[in-house]
Amino acid sequence: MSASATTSRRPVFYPNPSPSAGEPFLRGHCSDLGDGPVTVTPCDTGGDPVQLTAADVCPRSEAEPEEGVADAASLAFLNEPSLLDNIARRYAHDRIYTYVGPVLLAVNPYKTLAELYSREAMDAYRGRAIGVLPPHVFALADRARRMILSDRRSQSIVVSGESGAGKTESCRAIVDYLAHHSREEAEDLCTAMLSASPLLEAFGCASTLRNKNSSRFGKLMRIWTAAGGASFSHSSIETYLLEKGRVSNHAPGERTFHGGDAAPHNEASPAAEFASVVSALGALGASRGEVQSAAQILGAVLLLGNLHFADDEQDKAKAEGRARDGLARELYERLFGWLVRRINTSLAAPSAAPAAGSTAASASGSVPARASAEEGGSCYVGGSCYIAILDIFGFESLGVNSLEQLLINHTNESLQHFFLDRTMRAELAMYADEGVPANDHTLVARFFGSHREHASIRLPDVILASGRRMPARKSAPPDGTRFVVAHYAGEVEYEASGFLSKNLDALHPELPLLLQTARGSLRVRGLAGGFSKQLESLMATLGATTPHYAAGCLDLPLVLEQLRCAGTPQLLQLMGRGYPTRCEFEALASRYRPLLPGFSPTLSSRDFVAALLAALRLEPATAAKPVADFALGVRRVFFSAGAMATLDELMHGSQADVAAILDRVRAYVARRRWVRATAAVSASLWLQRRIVARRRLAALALRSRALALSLPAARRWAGGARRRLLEHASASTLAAAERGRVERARLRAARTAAAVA
Ligand SMILES: Nc1ncnc2c1ncn2[C@@H]1O[C@H](COP(=O)(O)OP(=O)(O)OP(=O)(O)O)[C@@H](O)[C@H]1O
Repeated sequence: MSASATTSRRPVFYPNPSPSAGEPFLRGHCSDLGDGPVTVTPCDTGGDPVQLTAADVCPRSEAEPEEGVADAASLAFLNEPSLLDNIARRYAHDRIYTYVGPVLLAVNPYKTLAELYSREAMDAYRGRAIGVLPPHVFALADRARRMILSDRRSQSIVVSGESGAGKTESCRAIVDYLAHHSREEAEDLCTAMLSASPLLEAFGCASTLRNKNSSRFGKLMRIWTAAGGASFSHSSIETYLLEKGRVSNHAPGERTFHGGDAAPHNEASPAAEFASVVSALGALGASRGEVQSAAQILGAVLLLGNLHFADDEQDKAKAEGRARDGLARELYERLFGWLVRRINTSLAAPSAAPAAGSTAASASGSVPARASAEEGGSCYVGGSCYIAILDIFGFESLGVNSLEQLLINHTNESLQHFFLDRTMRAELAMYADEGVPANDHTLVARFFGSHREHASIRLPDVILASGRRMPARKSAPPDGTRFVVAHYAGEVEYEASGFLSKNLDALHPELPLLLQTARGSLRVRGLAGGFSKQLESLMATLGATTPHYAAGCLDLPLVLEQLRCAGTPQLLQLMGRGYPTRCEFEALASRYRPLLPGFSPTLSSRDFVAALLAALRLEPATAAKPVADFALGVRRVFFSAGAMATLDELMHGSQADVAAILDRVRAYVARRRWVRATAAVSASLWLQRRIVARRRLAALALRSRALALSLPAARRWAGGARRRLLEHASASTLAAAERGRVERARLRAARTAAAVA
């Protein structure tokens, strides 16, 4: 990189000494960013300069647009403070969505943004590639829709984030979007899908300190294509880890599931809510008897809650209380499992479900037995492709963390590995598509290696699989029931007491018998074991798809923490080893052309960018040297970390600097034109020589060919000539002999005459 890349007053972010009072990072300027201590002059507060180490400060660009950029990958510096600053800028303009590389980040707006989710918006995003319109969950849904229809390959949209971050809202928007664009071909399916949500909400959501409508279970909805693959035909739902303990216990200020809660959780009265649940069950095809049975079980759960034991014998009362709670939990879990199966039956053949309100009479009146698979298992296997929408609980670190948190965090750990694995593969594929050399094969190989190792470990080795187990913190009590696991998102301290009983989740010995006589068998299984199987099947389901990611963030001040939990900085770190900043030629050209007034506009965007970068003496990547300042791809330019900021800095320098750059670009273009022109002349001369040479060669070949063609005739002529020569020679010889004979005869006659005379 050119020496001029560094300036004497570098804009930086530095950590806020009192982050609780405001933003985690502040803006400042420092003289240089060497290895030693740096002096930062704050620009927001105007306070005294502060002494920091180079590791504390992060470079900052002053040229980012006020309203932020849609894709954080095009930020000049891809560090945490810049990422956060960009999200905050966008949030201030009600732009709650931002792309961070392959991830769509959503920050909870805590207000209704009706236009954002209007029918017009749904229509606008149809068929538009990612990046054409502002970031949106519709863009993600549409990409999945287009890809499943074109590639005939299953897709998944993984929505993660902590409680209250907006996962359910995002999933609802995705389902609404898909339903909106499938309504013509699959009206019944759309109606069935949309009527399933309020039921799951009623039985699986509860009011918590963070969220008045918190989903207390994980959910995977699959929308399947018809056999031909051209439209959607049915859907299915799988649920994970219902927090059934909430039936008997919940934190102060929280409540039990809406379904078992007498208090209203929205504007409607409890009676109206109950009526709407009954109506929704009818819409899904539940018989009158089934609805009645479900209501009875719910009533039984509520009654169990009112059951108190005299505390004359303390231990006995406690044991009875545990048995009561266990029974209530089991009944509720069964009820929820039945509900999910009922929803699945309706989603499997949506047209078979009767219209809302027409609850059919049924003689059975019983809640069907548990599904053959695990709780909430889907009925469908194989066949056509699907779009899977996963609404999964985010990473948790509470005041006291127990088995549930360990399982949740283990799930997140697995999803995180899956996410990084797929993302890195997609990165490498994009480098290959663009013809850009990937520059850190070893890192990628190491990453994939560790992933394979991770994938081979299963529950109940969950503690080891979830990260490194570490000694408990000093604060741990002397009984040693606490341990710490170093997860990817941070260390979490777990309370081990109660793990075993929670894992066994055993009922009082008499209760299984009682329930058995009531309705079918009751299976007691280990919670972790059952969950392990579900997780395995979830990972297999996702593994068979092309994934798309959405991460929800709860609140702006907490975004950084949540980004870390979503693994985004890890992704940025991995991307940072290559060329983390990418910019389309067109975007870069339109950004910098106006800064070079008078510059020839006839140059294509790609040539303009190439000219600019070369004029600024940034180093291009080559096959021999893949690590450089930038690499030119087919559609975009890839920058190494900070290289685009250097470019930006140079382009936004003083007028004299820009004029100098313009001169250099002009000189570069002139030089290139000269080089090209001379190359063209040499090429045409070479071509001319070649043409002449070819012509000569052709003439020669023609003659040779003619010669070759006339050879037999020549041979025949030569044979004749020889024959003629021979004949001629023979005739001459004969004539000479004759002449000799005549002469000799004449001589003899003369001699004879002379002798006579
Ligand atoms: N895109 C959004 N537009 C408007 N409001 C939103 C949006 N996302 C979230 N909210 C608000 O935040 C609340 C919590 O969102 P949501 O229930 O989707 O969170 P969640 O991540 O699913 O939480 P949990 O894991 O507890 O179920 C919503 O009830 C809604 O008021």
